[in-house]
Amino acid sequence: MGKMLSVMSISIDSLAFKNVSVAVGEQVILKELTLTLDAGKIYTILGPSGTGKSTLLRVVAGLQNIAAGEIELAGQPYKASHHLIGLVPQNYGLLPWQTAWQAVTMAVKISQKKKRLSSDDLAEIDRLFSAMEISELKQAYPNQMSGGQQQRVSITRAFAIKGDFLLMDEPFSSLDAFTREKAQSLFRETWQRDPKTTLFITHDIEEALLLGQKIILMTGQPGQILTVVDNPLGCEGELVERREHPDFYLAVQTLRRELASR
Ligand SMILES: Nc1ncnc2c1ncn2[C@@H]1O[C@H](COP(=O)(O)OP(=O)(O)OP(=O)(O)O)[C@@H](O)[C@H]1O
Repeated sequence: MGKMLSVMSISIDSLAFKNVSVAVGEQVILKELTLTLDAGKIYTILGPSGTGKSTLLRVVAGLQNIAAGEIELAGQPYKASHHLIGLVPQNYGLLPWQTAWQAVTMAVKISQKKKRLSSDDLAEIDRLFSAMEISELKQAYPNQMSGGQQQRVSITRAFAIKGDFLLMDEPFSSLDAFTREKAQSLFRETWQRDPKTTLFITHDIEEALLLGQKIILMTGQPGQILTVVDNPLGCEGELVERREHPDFYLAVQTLRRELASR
């Protein structure tokens, strides 16, 4: 089905993986992956541990070379270094010597090639800190923060740089249920303001259905795309409405069965 979708997809800005394989030393991690990511859509990725989900994100981020195949953006060879990319890695990717505020403002300065940020830039960063409820942590260093707090700083940074791609590796995994729901809403609002092609890895089937317009199921070692599912809930509506959608639990069960059968 992954292949079929890629043929049907006609978006000119789509990012197309054609028979892409990734290896580390002798070990093949992703095998002949064919997948088309349409511009501006949110793709959630589900799959068992070790199927290469993080590796796929690292490839798009330009942190991992491919061993075979091609990646094209709008029909041209894709070069990650030509793009601004918002990345929330599993380990949060914060530097021990930067405060939360420095981490985010520095990333925005680099991404905008500016020495000084405008008052509008600073106000927008401030808004994100406030929305993620980390305003009181502006001067805190990573070793002074909990895992969930570091994760929120990492998410804030990824949102703040307004990159061409947003790559999120289990971004809400360390958050308590309440904070997680807020972060999910903020993610959706941020995307609605400025829809970016997003790859979002989660182990939570409900989260995949709440947030993704399409859901990529990965399987196997080496990893392959099992299928790309159009979200049966569509992509409209507030998160609360989506959770209460009559088909929500049916869709969760269907995906759970699909993953369990592998
Ligand atoms: N740099 C590396 N060196 C050696 N092996 C690696 C490297 N990066 C990834 N792997 C291996 O590749 C496989 C896929 O790893 P990856 O982290 O992409 O999987 P994942 O689906 O994201 O897993 P998880 O859900 O546990 O985060 C694993 O078997 C891992 O051990």
